[in-house]
Amino acid sequence: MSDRRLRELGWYPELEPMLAEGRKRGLQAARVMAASRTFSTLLAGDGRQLKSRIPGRLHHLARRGGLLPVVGDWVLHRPGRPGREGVVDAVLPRKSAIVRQAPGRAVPQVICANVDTVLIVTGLDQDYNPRRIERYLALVGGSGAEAVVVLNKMELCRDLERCLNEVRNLGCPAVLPVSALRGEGLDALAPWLRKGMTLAMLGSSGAGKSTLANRLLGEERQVVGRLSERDGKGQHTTTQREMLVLPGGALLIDNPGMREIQLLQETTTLEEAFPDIVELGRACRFTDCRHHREPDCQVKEAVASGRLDEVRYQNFLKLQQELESREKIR
Ligand SMILES: Nc1nc2c(ncn2[C@@H]2O[C@H](COP(=O)(O)OP(=O)(O)OP(=O)(O)O)[C@@H](O)[C@H]2O)c(=O)[nH]1
Ligand SMILES: [Zn+2]
Repeated sequence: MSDRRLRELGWYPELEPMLAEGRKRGLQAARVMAASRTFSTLLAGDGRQLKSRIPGRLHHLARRGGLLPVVGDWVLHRPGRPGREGVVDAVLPRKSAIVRQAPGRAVPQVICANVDTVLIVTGLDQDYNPRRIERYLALVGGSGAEAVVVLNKMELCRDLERCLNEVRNLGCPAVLPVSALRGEGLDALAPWLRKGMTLAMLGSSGAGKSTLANRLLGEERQVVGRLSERDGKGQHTTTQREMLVLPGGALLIDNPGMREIQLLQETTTLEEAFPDIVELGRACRFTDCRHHREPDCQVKEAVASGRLDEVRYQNFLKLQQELESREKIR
């Protein structure tokens, strides 16, 4: 029988038989708060944080399809003697996994596990982009987690009804308008913030994820992305906690891997972001004109004559450059 405290950390009954077997061998269950290749920071049922080593055996098994711990995983571990680190014995089956399918890599990389809900955070300012929301929904759709679209900065939106309908029509029933800044609309998140439920956030830079996280944490001016915890003695602990326990008992995962997913989900084509410039470019002398230093470029011509905004043109060049450097990484 698992105790209530494990359930409050997101434990689910399907794991019960494995824990029963493990206990016979002196193993305990704990949840992964932060993970590297060699160590995991674990949260135990009694609320203690423990450091646990990943043994070579797990790396060996991983090469044949076994699991290595990621944030949000449940593991069985053998606790160390007082003051000593323990050892992770097994990673328990996942009920959901957020994966990053890196271009050019055959095997998708798991970013975090056992997430119940992914909050897709979008600002209702220039960040608002239904096509990007659609891509996020597709990503979450295959993960086993539920998607909730949070339309942030609602006070900036002139036609909220239209945006709500537009997003609902993408096939997502849960669409919540909020203002993280003003603290409005956040009560509607309550069903997904119950004790023991695990959340993660996706959304482009500036959408308001940190502002929302701080609201949910109920603490002011805390930079969630790089939160460094202090232990009881007022010392900085060495590992970064990537899973935070919210005041109501829900767990919020915030880790660098999610940022990488975001980048991959951002605008991926120039056509999508700058259709006007692509259109102008059809009249350039060279069909492969990059609208930068080429002669007889209609895009530069349009900037010179004031038909195309200079700032917009500069942004185009920036994105073009970024996409090209991304190509090189692949
Ligand atoms: N008007 C308005 N501004 C908001 C709201 N929520 C956040 N902002 C502002 O939007 C800006 C970006 O907010 P962040 O919370 O840092 O956004 P983020 O998604 O965490 O961005 P990254 O850390 O770059 O990923 C800040 O200036 C916030 O004050 C809102 O509800 N309304
Ligand atoms: Zn051109």
